[in-house]
Amino acid sequence: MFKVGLVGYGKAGQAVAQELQSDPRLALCWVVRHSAQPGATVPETSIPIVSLEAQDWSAWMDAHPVDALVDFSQAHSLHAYGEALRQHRVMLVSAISAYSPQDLDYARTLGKDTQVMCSPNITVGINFLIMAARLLRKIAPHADVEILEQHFRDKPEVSGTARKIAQTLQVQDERITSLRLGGIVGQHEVIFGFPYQTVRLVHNSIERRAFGTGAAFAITQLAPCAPGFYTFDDLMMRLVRQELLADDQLPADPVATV
Ligand SMILES: NC(=O)C1=CN([C@@H]2O[C@H](COP(=O)(O)OP(=O)(O)OC[C@H]3O[C@@H](n4cnc5c(N)ncnc54)[C@H](OP(=O)(O)O)[C@@H]3O)[C@@H](O)[C@H]2O)C=CC1
Ligand SMILES: O=C(O)C1=N[C@H](C(=O)O)C[C@H](O)C1
Repeated sequence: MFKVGLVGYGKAGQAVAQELQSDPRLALCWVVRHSAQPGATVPETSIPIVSLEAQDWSAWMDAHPVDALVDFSQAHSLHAYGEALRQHRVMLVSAISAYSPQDLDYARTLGKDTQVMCSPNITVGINFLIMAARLLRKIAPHADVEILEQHFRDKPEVSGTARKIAQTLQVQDERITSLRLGGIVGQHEVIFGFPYQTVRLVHNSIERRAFGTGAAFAITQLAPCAPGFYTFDDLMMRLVRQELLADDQLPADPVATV
């Protein structure tokens, strides 16, 4: 069983905490947020919710050891806990969707000492969509491509997932359209336009608990990896390769073996 610490207890963090608690492979041990009341716990549990200054992280991890840290807070938190994570060789699963290039460079240095995974979208579904879109782009490089992302009214920035899709498909960020409406959790659509047909790949995060199942997937996939910096695609590709290898071992003509 993996012991997990969670950073961030906002819209996403609260749903992720529920999912981590209900996964039998994981034990959620504590939560860190920006402002915590003394003695606060996750509802109906004794899991503490605390607030830590950068200098407190190492002592906290000594006293409350975990195998993995899951981050759903803000980009700057990485710099508060980074060195403690490195010293304690704790795996990092970070879902922060708006890291700067400098933040990502720092996350890569942490990968020298432990397993680090950063992904602007932590759901298995969207990462499957990105793999499929990449394949179609390769097969049909001249198709028009548009990316549509829809999120809740208050999401401030353009979706990191949409920017990653644009980068992966080598299209300009101008091809991204963002809609901000009510309480939409997160929907991404990649549209390929051909002369006589249209292909639409759509992923919809219906509940924020999807981010929790994605975080649990990432922890279990990251655990057997060597120290290094990984993306969610890297973890997915490991699985896809295993699946393809398994297919290769099937008889070429199953009928002949019956
Ligand atoms: N990769 C993915 O699939 C997803 C990524 N995200 C990303 O996760 C992040 C959080 O999203 P969301 O939950 O909507 O945001 P919220 O604003 O609702 O929550 C942010 C949380 O971070 C906490 N926080 C802020 N600063 C610190 C700090 N220095 N140390 C510890 N905790 C801190 C806040 O604490 P307090 O409550 O005390 O203010 C709050 O609990 C965003 O970057 C978002 O884009 C979200 C969903 C999916
Ligand atoms: O802020 C969010 O909530 C989300 N952010 C993501 C992003 O910016 O790509 C991913 C997800 O859809 C939710």
